[in-house]
Amino acid sequence: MLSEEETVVLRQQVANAIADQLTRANIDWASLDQFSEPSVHIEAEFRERLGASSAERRPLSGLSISQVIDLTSLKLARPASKQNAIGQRRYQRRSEPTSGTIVPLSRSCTPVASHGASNQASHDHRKQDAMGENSETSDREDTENSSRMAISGLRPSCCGMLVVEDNTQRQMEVVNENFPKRRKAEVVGYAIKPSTMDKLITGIWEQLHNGMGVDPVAILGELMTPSLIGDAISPSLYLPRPGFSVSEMSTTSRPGRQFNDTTIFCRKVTQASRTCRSVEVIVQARWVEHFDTYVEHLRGSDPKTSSTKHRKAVLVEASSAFGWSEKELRNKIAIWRGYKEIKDAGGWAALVFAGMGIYRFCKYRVGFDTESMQRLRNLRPALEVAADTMNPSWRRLLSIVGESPVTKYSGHPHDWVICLDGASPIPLRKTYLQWDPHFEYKHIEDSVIDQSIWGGNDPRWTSPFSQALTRGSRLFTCQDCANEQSDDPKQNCCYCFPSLFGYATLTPPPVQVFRTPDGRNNGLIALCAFERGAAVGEFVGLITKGLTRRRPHGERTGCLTRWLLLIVANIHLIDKIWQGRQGNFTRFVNHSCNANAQYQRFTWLDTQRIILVSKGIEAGTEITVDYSDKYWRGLDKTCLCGKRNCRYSRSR
Ligand SMILES: C[S@@+](CC[C@H](N)C(=O)[O-])C[C@H]1O[C@@H](n2cnc3c(N)ncnc32)[C@H](O)[C@@H]1O
Repeated sequence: MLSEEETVVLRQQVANAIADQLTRANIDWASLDQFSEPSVHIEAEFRERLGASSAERRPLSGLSISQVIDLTSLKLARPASKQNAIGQRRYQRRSEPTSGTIVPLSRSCTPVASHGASNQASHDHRKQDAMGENSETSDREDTENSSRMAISGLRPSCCGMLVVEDNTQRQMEVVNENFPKRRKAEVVGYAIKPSTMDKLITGIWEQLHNGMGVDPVAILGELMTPSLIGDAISPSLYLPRPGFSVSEMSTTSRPGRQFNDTTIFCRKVTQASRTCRSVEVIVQARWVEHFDTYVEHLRGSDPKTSSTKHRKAVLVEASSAFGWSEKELRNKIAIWRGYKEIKDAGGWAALVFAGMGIYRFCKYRVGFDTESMQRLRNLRPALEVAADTMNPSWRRLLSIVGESPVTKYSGHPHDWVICLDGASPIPLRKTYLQWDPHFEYKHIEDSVIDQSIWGGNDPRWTSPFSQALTRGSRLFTCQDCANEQSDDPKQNCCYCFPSLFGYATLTPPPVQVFRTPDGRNNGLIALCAFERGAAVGEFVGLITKGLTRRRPHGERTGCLTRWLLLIVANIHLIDKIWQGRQGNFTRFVNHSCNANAQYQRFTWLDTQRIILVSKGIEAGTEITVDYSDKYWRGLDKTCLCGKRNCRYSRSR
């Protein structure tokens, strides 16, 4: 006889198995979209055979199952489509013991060859897929993929976690347990979603970080290059004619050159068009201000006439000047008034960098509530810091509407600590002076080798014969995806962390240093979302060994604590990457007992790196890692992460 608990467990297991089978069944899930909350009600009972006849069965009491299965959630949890499975194939599991390291998932995932397979094989797979061929192999692989995906899309890779051996210093360790097991909901079909303040804000941050400036002077100058325009519009000039001679063949590289030139030209035009769009919205916002002022003026000079009449008179005058009907102009003013309100709350930077999304936002006026506008108001200084430090010439546009073009925030974007309540940004240095009057911080993009220790050698270098295998082509092979790596984008096939490696241009990651309101001094905030597996940045600093000489500085910085300015990894010869005086934004990442990022190692070309990888970071949230027990053990400090599952809070 089963105990009550055993009965409950058994019932649940069988119900889960049924639900699991449903996810694997070949069901046309899209057809369920017409129902609001489709579900299946399953009634089942356990029976035992009575005699020799298989038909004679008696129900077992207490072992009946009555279960309602929600098909909406089941639909989202079902195995990935074939297309997705192929896209994921490059991250196949290796046979080595797993560590739980996040396998990179780029923001723009490009399918490449599977681990250990050639590009050709991958290409063939994709081709087969596109043709809808359903071979046994691909079915099996899909099944394998789906079981991997069922554990959340975070799959183990071959990389070991950073193991910290040095017991004399306080260190961070990468702990990879407790990954959230959520998966992003798939969009089935095309859903029109209303514009929201979130989308608008994300759009502004993206535009600010995409590397396309808005300098009106530079753009107009470049667009006037006459030869480009002439060539760009007549590509057929360079098409090889039938029976073309060898000498003509030598000119066939001209289309290549032509293509490159046209690409540059096209980029400039796109950039110019965006700049013009920015000019358009700021001028329209300003026009609304002048419109209101004029109406007010008329009211002042003729108070007997009602405001409505004055307004109408101005409208008639303007619609004739624009050449539009009064109704048309009224509709436009409604949208332009939205631009003005965004400018009033978020400042001119919000308007200049809002991009195309702003039109929809203002047309449908979703998100103009007081709370959303307050959010925008709080963001204003942060937007201006980003605009001034990353696109210093943006303020030139403001001259068009009679505003001062003088930059307010200079230096590196992370020289400023922004406040979430909209207060003025604080110079970074100022936020550490109370612990260290000599505090200086140099922002660097790549680690610096401590020459006094390593001489001319880079201790991160790994022997090509040990791990990063060289091939005949002399390109290095990625240990994660097995594709060839190169700094030359044309040759590179490894897209593991495309925002960091293998691309020609790097754009600054959308993060800012912010003032924590709860005593942790500064922290790092994500301005846009980083999907699970995407790199936020590389952990860079001074690559050194032993920190005895530097301890006094660290100790005096109090909240920076002695050893958190460094991460220690026993990767080959690297001893320490010290971020006390130079480094990048990763230095501001705080600890959380429920972290949304982690550090892991990655070898690019022949050099080992430590990367801050997202475990699923939402826009507008603090980026945190779990410093681990090694850091907290014996530390006279309480954790202020504020999570429900906090392990190191004194109040526990
Ligand atoms: C790498 S720094 C992070 C940035 C730091 N908050 C700052 O302002 O420079 C690590 C230090 O931040 C503080 N810190 C980080 N996470 C914390 C937490 N959860 N609770 C309390 N203090 C924390 C500690 O003082 C720690 O030594």
